[in-house]
Amino acid sequence: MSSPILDIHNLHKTYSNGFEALKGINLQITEGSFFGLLGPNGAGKSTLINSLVGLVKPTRGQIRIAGFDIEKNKTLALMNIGVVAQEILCDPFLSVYEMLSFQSGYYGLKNNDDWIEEILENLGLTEKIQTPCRLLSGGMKRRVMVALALVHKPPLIVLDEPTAGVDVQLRNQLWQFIEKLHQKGHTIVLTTHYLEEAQNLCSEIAIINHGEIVTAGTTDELLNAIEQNTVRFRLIRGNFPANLQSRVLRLEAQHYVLGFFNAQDLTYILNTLSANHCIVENLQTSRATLEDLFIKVTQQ
Ligand SMILES: Nc1ncnc2c1ncn2[C@@H]1O[C@H](COP(=O)(O)OP(=O)(O)OP(=O)(O)O)[C@@H](O)[C@H]1O
Repeated sequence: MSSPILDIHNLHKTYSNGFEALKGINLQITEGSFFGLLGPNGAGKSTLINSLVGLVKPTRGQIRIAGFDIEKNKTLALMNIGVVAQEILCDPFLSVYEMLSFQSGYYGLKNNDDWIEEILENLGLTEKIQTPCRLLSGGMKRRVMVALALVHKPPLIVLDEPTAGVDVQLRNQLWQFIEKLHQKGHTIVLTTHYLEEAQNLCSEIAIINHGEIVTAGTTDELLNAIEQNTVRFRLIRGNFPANLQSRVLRLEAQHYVLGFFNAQDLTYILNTLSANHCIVENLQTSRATLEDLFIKVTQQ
């Protein structure tokens, strides 16, 4: 198993007003993964992400990026991470190219134009290269924020709600580019309130609530562990087996709805029905979604 590219140990943050936003976060993210950090509003996601790049100073705990401690080896740690924050921060008078060029200089990178051009092309910004930031639309500014975070080709890319309030075209374009970077070996961490998007993209998930990680694991493991998969059918012949009674979640328009964990469990249910000479019709299954899990662990 590869070493964690992000290793967070016992991270706490108490803001100056006494509010405890992070209560001892432990999180390891494996190199090459596509990781979703989810949680309701105010859970502590941005506090955690902003701690990774020094925008928030943790009260205690350790963060290592690609093996570099952000306190002891800040420059090397920051060379390995690019964060797309929620806020749009750009100099109104600088052109898109100037912003990216200055940002390259900040990382000590010369002759970075080929990569800058590639980023701009993939984000649909090529035509805006000489446009000053103040003349860009909100969606365009957000693309620039993504470009700025990628200018030093960081192995770890963190996106804090990158698709909040953006149109479908940008959303698709952004995910295509991020998928391409992921295939090239970059590790992706994202927060999003679009749970369907997270379920489709992320192979691993952590859910944070009230400053604590309440569940974490691979997306498949987590979804398989909740008995929220359902099988629905109508019994047209035979008596419903007594040993399946405890599985019945509800009766719905003369249909039984039973919960099951995984394919093996579903096979058991179907075999039991068959062994009891039951004949069913309108058989439908539906899989648990990340939304079911989210509601279950956050009660939201
Ligand atoms: N500077 C601050 N001073 C005091 N409290 C703060 C400060 N910044 C954030 N908080 C509080 O910390 C908590 C966590 O905020 P944070 O922005 O990390 O949550 P989040 O999970 O990113 O939420 P969202 O999904 O709404 O972006 C919230 O209750 C917020 O009000």
